[in-house]
Amino acid sequence: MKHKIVGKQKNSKLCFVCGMKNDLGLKAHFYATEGQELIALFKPCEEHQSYPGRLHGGVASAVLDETIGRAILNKYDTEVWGVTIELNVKFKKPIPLNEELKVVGRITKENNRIFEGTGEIYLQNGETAATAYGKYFKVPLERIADFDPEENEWKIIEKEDDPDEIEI
Ligand SMILES: CCCCC/C=C\C/C=C\C/C=C\C/C=C\CCCC(=O)SCCNC(=O)CCNC(=O)[C@H](O)C(C)(C)COP(=O)(O)OP(=O)(O)OC[C@H]1O[C@@H](n2cnc3c(N)ncnc32)[C@H](O)[C@@H]1OP(=O)(O)O
Repeated sequence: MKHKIVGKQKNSKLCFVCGMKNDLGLKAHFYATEGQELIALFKPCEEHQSYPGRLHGGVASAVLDETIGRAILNKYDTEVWGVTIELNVKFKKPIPLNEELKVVGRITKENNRIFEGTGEIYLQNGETAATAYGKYFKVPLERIADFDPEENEWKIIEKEDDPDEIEI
């Protein structure tokens, strides 16, 4: 299925998943789809392994967590932020290193203080390697941390190969 991309989300400086200056991190890029889903693209490397050649389950969980947690940002013009209060992950296939992976997340339920969502990691052959359910508590940004957007380099990073559509 082809997903039309309608926008790109911001990256940060040091977040493990989206920090562009975190040399040990995943440097994932996040694309909003026409269908109000969010797709993360990332390529894990040797430092992200558990058993040799296999992505660590905790790292897979981290990217699923952030993709679901960021999907809420697609829904509103003003930024709504959440902290994870529950994450359930099912690991269905070994996830290889050194190849681009696609992660899809979406919001499935929301009230004034909690939102919930689901997500999946897809292998290059289209197989679903992991699935997740996450629950998040809405917290104003100033209660999460003392964020300075400039210091945290919270901005859209445009790449030459940013896709117009993503096939999964
Ligand atoms: C502009 C600059 C931006 C720079 C950005 C830089 C980096 C960007 C990075 C990411 C990009 C954006 C988005 C990513 C989104 C997600 C990705 C990952 C997010 C995380 O990686 S985030 C770390 C892990 N996460 C935590 O660090 C949470 C720790 N936690 C707490 O901070 C507190 O727990 C809190 C605040 C949740 C509540 O605390 P509180 O003091 O406000 O309220 P209280 O304790 O009274 O709880 C109120 C009611 O929630 C119920 N409740 C509490 N915990 C529950 C649980 N686990 N399950 C079920 N119910 C729960 C209570 O039972 C009570 O329910 P009731 O009212 O019915 O009694």
